[in-house]
Amino acid sequence: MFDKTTWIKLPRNVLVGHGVVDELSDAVAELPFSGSPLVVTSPTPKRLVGDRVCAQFDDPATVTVSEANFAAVERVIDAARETEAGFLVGLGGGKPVDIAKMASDHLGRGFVSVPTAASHDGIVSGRGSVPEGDTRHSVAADPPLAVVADTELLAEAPWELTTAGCADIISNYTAVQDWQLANRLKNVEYSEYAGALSQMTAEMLVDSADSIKPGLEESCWIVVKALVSSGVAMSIADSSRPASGAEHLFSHQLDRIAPGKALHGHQVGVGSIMTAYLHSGQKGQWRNIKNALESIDAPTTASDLGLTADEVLEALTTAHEIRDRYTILGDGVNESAAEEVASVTGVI
Ligand SMILES: NC(=O)C1=CN([C@@H]2O[C@H](COP(=O)(O)OP(=O)(O)OC[C@H]3O[C@@H](n4cnc5c(N)ncnc54)[C@H](OP(=O)(O)O)[C@@H]3O)[C@@H](O)[C@H]2O)C=CC1
Ligand SMILES: O=C(CO)COP(=O)(O)O
Ligand SMILES: [Zn+2]
Repeated sequence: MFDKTTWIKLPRNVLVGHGVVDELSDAVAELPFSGSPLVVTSPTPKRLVGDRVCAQFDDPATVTVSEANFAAVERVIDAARETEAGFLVGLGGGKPVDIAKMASDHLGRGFVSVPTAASHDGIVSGRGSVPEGDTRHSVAADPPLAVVADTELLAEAPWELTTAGCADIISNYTAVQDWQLANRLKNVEYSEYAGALSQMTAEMLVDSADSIKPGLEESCWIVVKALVSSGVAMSIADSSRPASGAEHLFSHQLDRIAPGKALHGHQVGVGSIMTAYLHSGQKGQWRNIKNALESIDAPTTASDLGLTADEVLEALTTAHEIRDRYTILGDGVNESAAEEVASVTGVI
C-alpha cells in the first residue's frame, strides 16, 4: 500500500506592493477569522505604521515587544486570551512576527504577517525562532494565513535590513548543497521540488542583483518575492532544510558567541562563502557567492560583521554542535582547517 502523506501549509493571501498595508483588512476579510485582532509589534514599526494598521479594525488591542524570548510569547498569549482576540497580526521585523507566530500556533488562532523589514525568510515561513536556553534554530509553527508586504514601507527601512534578506536567500545555494550531501551520506529525505525551488530562488535573486539598490522600491519587491518563495520551499519540505544548512549553523553559533553584533542574514551570507569553499574548494562557487553579496553591499568579512577573527573561528569549529543536522561540517572542522577556509576566502 502507498502510505506517504504530505501536509503542506502555506499562506493563503500574499499581498506585495506599494501601499498594500492599507489593504490589510481586505486581505483578512477573506480569511476564516472573527472578531478583532491582537496586534503584536515592536517600538519602531508601531511608531511608523501602527496607527494605519489599527485604524482598519474595530478597537484592536496591541502588545509591544522589545525582546524575542518566551516571556514575550507568554505575554502575547495572555493578552490574546484576555482580549478574546480572533487572530493575531505580527507587525514589524522578524522579532514581533516570530512572537506572534509562536503565540498563534500555541493558541490555535490564525495570524497575519505584516513585515516592515525584508530581513529574512521567517516573515513568511512556517518556522518560528525564539531563543530558548542554548537553542537558536527555528522550530515548526503554523505559517501566516496572509502576508501583507508593503514595498513602500520596506523601501524606507534601513537598507541593511534588505541586504540581510538578500543574503538569507543567497545562502540557499549552500543550504541545498548541504541537504543533498546529507541525502547522499545519511539518507536524509530530500525533496527535489523544494530543493529546486530554493536554488532557483537564489539564482533569480542573484540574476537581479543589478536592480537591487537602496532607495529603489523595486528592490524590495524582488526581495520579498524571493522570501515568499523560500518560505514556500520550507513548507513543501516541512523543514527549514531548503534554506538552512551549515551557514545557518555558523550563524546560530555566532548568536551565542557574539549576540547582537550582526543581522541573521548577514551572518549566514558570510557563512555561505566559507561553506561553499568547504564543499568545492578553490574552484567552487564561493567567489560567485562573495561577488553576489558584494554587489548588494552585504558583509563578506568578519570585520564587516563587527566580529573578531577568533569569534568567527570559534563559531566555525563548533557550529556542528548546534543541532542534529548533517552538513559539510560533518563532525567538526578543526582549527587549522577553519583558519585556512576563513583566510583563503578573505573572511578573516
Ligand atoms: N522564523 C525564522 O525562520 C527566523 C527568525 N529569525 C528571528 O528574527 C529576528 C531577527 O529579525 P530582524 O528582522 O532582524 O529583527 P527585528 O525585528 O529585531 O528588527 C531589526 C531592527 O529593525 C527595526 N525595524 C523594523 N522595521 C523597521 C523599519 N521599517 N524601519 C526602521 N527600523 C525597523 C527594529 O526596530 P525595533 O527595535 O523597534 O523592533 C529592530 O531594531 C530574531 O528574533 C531571529 O531569531 C531569524 C531568522 C529566521
Ligand atoms: O533562517 C532560516 C531559514 O532562512 C531558518 O533556519 P533555522 O531552522 O536554521 O533557524
Ligand atoms: Zn535564514
